[in-house]
Amino acid sequence: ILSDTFSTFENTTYDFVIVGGMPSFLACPVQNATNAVHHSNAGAVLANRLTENPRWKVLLIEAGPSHEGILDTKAGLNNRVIKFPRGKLLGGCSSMDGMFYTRGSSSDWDRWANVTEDEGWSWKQMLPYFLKNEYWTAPADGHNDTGEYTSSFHGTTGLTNVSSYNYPQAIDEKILEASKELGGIYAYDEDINDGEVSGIGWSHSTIGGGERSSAATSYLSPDVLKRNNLHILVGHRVTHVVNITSEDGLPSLRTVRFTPEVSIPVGPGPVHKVSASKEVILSAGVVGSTQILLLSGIGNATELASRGIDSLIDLPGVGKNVSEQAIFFSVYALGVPGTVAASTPETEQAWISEWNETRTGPLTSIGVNMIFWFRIPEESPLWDEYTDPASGKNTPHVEVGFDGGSFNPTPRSTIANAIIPLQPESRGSITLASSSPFDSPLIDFAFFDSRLDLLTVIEGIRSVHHFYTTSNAFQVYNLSLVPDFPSLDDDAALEAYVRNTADHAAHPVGTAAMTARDADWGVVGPDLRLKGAVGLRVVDASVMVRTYRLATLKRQVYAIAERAADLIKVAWGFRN
Ligand SMILES: Cc1cc2nc3c(=O)[nH]c(=O)nc-3n(C[C@H](O)[C@H](O)[C@H](O)COP(=O)(O)OP(=O)(O)OC[C@H]3O[C@@H](n4cnc5c(N)ncnc54)[C@H](O)[C@@H]3O)c2cc1C
Repeated sequence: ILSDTFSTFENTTYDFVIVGGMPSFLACPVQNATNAVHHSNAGAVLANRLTENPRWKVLLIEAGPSHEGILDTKAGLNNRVIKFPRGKLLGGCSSMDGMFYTRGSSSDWDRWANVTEDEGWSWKQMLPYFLKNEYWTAPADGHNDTGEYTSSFHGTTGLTNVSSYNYPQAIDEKILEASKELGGIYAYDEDINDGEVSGIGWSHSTIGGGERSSAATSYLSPDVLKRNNLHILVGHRVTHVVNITSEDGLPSLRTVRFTPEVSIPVGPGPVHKVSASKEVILSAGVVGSTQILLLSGIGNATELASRGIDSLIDLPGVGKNVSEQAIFFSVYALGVPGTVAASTPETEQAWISEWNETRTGPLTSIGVNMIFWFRIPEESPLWDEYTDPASGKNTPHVEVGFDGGSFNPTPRSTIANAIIPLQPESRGSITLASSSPFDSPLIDFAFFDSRLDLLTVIEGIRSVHHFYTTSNAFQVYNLSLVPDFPSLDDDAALEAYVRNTADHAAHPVGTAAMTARDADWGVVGPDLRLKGAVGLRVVDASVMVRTYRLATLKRQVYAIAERAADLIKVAWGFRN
């Protein structure tokens, strides 16, 4: 049952209350920015998996569809204020997720297993959860995808559709030719998701049959929504977890307080409470879960006191340790006009018609067909000054997405390269502006606090430049960096340019870091239970500990939530 009115559910007793889920039911062209679907992975996965037990009743509370964007200041970006979007749902769809599918390297997961002292988080034990989540599908353009993925690393029975590229770009063939010519760090990688991440390979995306495959379409499909034991309350924001009793001397956090989202812009509305007999699970994301914990008095006691909030559990790690990747674009102009097709309003209309009729065409593409991952060489002087932040030799420092611009909304004759430092060392924070749940929190990702992050971007700029300028394949385009781009020999100008133009990559993690049960830092234990309490788990991207983070995030969150569902089922005596 799905409702936006709490009275529908008021008299039900729930085993589990999940916070954060945002189901959305509209199919959207994947390239239409105003019509894209964003979804909370973790909440939807848990809602699905826990209601597989028909005896458990589950309530999912979702704040969508009206989240406000948040403005924050970034000193490392020359004091620019940049917008950090969250799951804002307008008319059922919001412009959010890029649909890139990446899992990260095996050593990232193994390092996480070490830190948490739980082998269950190792690559070997998490790979089955990736496969459980995945349903590999044929690409929308019907091309033969043999050699673009290694089948043994992909699932064929899971819930979320995944495919290789769905529509070709003019530069694809050139990239493959240049990769063959240059080899080395540019060598072809058959599968970017086999745990050994290096070289240039085809991007994988969460698309099937030309449509976005979301948590809504996969984990909250119409069949799942028919389950009598799953109730979904949309349009309500959880503000606090509440301690009503204690157990074994610890606060028992099995009750949440919430209010209709519509009341938020105009002030407090009616306040409701609901309890879970077994557990409350926070899946409200890095910003949402952090805000709820802090408002509830769970965080640094001194800082909370300064906001007038009584401490419930003094857990200084909440909201700290946040790690976000910067994204920077190096852009090249083509010296040969028209070599890469540009879009016009007319061509765009034709693309929309094609997608509406057959779910094929440019709108089935995520815009980046090939990705390049590389490690800064061992002999780089950078390593004289900095410790390598990567978890192992199969873990890259930089990701580059090649965007040929052949079907972007604005006419272009450029190639843009999205450069992301994958292992940022800088650590920021999410703190409360006030004790009011209606105030947006303060977000500081502390970009480029560690200079290594900035220098890593510059390594990316230079490696891309080498690729284009030394390969024969790209000579036909007569490429040059766009006019305002500084000389690659001028380090100071390059640094300033990166600081002035970089943005966030929308992949923050770490505000409720998972550490070993007895560690004296961190927020949740390896079973995702909040330290110092009973009855509450956090299951979303916030539990990922900084450098144990990988590339794009969604798939990791799906896999984490799949394992969390199993841990919860076992803890409460249910096996499929
Ligand atoms: C613009 C953008 C592009 C991205 N592109 C990619 C990509 O291409 N590939 C990829 O893998 N990842 C991508 N990501 C990242 C990925 O989408 C997220 O990291 C991932 O969805 C995190 O999942 P989550 O469950 O932790 O939280 P979220 O997805 O943030 O979900 C949190 C949910 O909780 C709800 N919520 C929040 N607060 C409350 C509250 N107080 N009460 C009730 N409900 C609440 C929100 O409405 C939301 O539905 C992108 C993210 C963004 C923003």
